[in-house]
Amino acid sequence: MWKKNQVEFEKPYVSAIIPAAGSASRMQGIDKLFEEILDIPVIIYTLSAFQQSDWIDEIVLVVRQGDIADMMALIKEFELTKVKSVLCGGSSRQQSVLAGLEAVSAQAEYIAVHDGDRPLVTQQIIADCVIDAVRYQACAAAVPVINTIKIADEDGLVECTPDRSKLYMVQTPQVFQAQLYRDAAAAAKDAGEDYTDDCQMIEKLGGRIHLSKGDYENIKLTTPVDLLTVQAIFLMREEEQG
Ligand SMILES: Nc1ccn([C@@H]2O[C@H](COP(=O)(O)OP(=O)(O)OP(=O)(O)O)[C@@H](O)[C@H]2O)c(=O)n1
Ligand SMILES: C[C@](O)(CO)[C@H](O)COP(=O)(O)O
Repeated sequence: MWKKNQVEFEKPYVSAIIPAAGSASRMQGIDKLFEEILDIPVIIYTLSAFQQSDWIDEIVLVVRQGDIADMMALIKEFELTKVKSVLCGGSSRQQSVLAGLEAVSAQAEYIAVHDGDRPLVTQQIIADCVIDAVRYQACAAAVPVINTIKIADEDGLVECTPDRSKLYMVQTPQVFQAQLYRDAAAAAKDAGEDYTDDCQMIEKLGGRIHLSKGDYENIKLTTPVDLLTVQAIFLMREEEQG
């Protein structure tokens, strides 16, 4: 039995889909998932976080066709025994995730989706997101927006400034009750919808998403400056651990 806030429940079977099949086009030539930090490739940090988590039972990794052999070699080298499938992604993040969904075990009760290029995810965030998914059926890690956000037209003229107190930067993991996710994914596929995150497939069906506590350090490696930030955080954590 597992307990949070004095609520006991059976730990569910959780499958993690790790989309890592993107082209890193905003990284100006850096192959971000294989970029090494302290001699370890970025993708290994991400996979290791899920390998280490008691809340995760299996991992489905989705990669570029040309990366399959290298990824398989890394999985063996780093003994990532929870990785049950390594398969090819699609032309969008959603298509890659849905390709991974095909390989998720039928016994999976919850499905966690986490970007392969978010290597700083913590055990606490993974645990909190799974527990919140059990409670709310759908959740995503998020942090409050810290800049003022404006909506502008195609000429760059501001149309409005949303109330910042209601704005969040959504991260991953995004975790869902498995059948809910499967139904939403099928509906999105049928409708030809392609969303930038997984939650929107559930929102489209009227489902509510709970925002779980993320972390400003749970950075998505998108542009070269993100790599410098992630490297600095890893070095800081290394020093803290002594
Ligand atoms: N067709 C795609 C596109 C993205 N991803 C993955 O989804 C995560 C988030 O995507 P993003 O940060 O946008 O990575 P890229 O798509 O590689 O970057 P860009 O958009 O700059 O090309 C990454 O781990 C990426 O590898 C994927 O599996 N398949
Ligand atoms: C899923 C995501 O990380 C949530 O913030 C984000 O939407 C991915 O966007 P990207 O353009 O595929 O990096």
